Amino acid sequence: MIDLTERILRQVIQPRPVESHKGTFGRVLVVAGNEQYGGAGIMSASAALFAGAGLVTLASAAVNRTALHARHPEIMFLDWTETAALRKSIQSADVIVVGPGLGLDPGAQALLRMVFTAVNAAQTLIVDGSALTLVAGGAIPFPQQPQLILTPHQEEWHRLSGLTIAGQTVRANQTALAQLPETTILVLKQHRTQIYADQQVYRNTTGVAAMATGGMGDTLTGIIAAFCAQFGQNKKPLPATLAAVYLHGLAGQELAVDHYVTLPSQICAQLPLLMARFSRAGL
Ligand SMILES: NC(=O)C1=CN([C@@H]2O[C@H](COP(=O)(O)OP(=O)(O)OC[C@H]3O[C@@H](n4cnc5c(N)ncnc54)[C@H](O)[C@@H]3O)[C@@H](O)[C@H]2O)[C@@H](O)CC1
Ligand SMILES: Nc1ncnc2c1ncn2[C@@H]1O[C@H](COP(=O)(O)OP(=O)(O)O)[C@@H](O)[C@H]1O
Ligand SMILES: [Mg+2]
Repeated sequence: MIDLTERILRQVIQPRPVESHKGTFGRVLVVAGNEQYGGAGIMSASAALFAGAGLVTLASAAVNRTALHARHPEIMFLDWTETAALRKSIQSADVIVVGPGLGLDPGAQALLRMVFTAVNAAQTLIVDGSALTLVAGGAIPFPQQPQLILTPHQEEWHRLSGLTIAGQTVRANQTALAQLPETTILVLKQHRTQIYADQQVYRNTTGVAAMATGGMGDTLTGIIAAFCAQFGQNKKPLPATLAAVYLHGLAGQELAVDHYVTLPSQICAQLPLLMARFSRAGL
């Protein structure tokens, strides 16, 4: 087990090239947030925006449009029932997040099937929340995607792998992961989140109980997405994922010095400050 340190942030977060534009920093599409869980989609997309993705689109239930734009007009919105437009948006994305607040109803199942069918091999696909629970149900398999990142918490991993939380040992997790597409990255969220990839296991060393608030994992998906979009070039999503997990926890623990609880939106606001700090660290 390799403990993550600040070094991963210095390695991954680069000063922005002067000759650049929004296209340089990647397109993220978040497919998330039904009528009940609209906040999940908004939190995931906001996190992608604050973590530096060049262009962010949220595909969500139509009812979430005004809430998103009242909060972040920078984020584009797509009604996810507009299938042709959604398919086009999937095709033009570099990174796709699917699952936060998707729900489990037949509409969510159809949407997930559609996303899994429409993604192409060059894209990074991050699967979280309800999408993981739907896959665990058995009817919708993961696509054979070279860059597939799963972000279950322990109960979602229980559903997916069949391993009880007490049974989620490193060896058992590796055996279960071997049943999934070969290059899958598993971000197994908990107090000290573990990341499984390339036969290796990493342990996050940041994050505190002040972060135990609904939406905190939805927020992590957006940070991972933005980091893969900006810093995951050459089809290498692992360092970007490790840095995103570390930064998410670091933002929470720094806020927790004088906040009893840290809200996902407060974490988002910290991200540009922390990224500036670590992009300069190597200069
Ligand atoms: N504001 C929103 O719109 C929110 C929407 N959410 C969405 O709601 C859907 C259901 O997700 P939930 O996770 O709430 O429900 P789940 O039923 O999938 O899992 C929650 C259960 O897992 C248990 N658990 C065990 N170990 C855990 C661990 N290490 N971390 C977290 N939980 C652990 C919890 O006690 C809880 O009973 C997802 O699609 C999710 O993205 C949640 O993110 C909450 C906030
Ligand atoms: N006690 C804790 N210590 C460290 N990190 C925590 C703690 N509680 C929650 N987190 C982090 O918050 C996130 C919670 O994810 P998740 O349960 O999927 O939230 P949600 O689905 O509500 O958005 C994970 O990244 C987890 O590591
Ligand atoms: Mg979650």
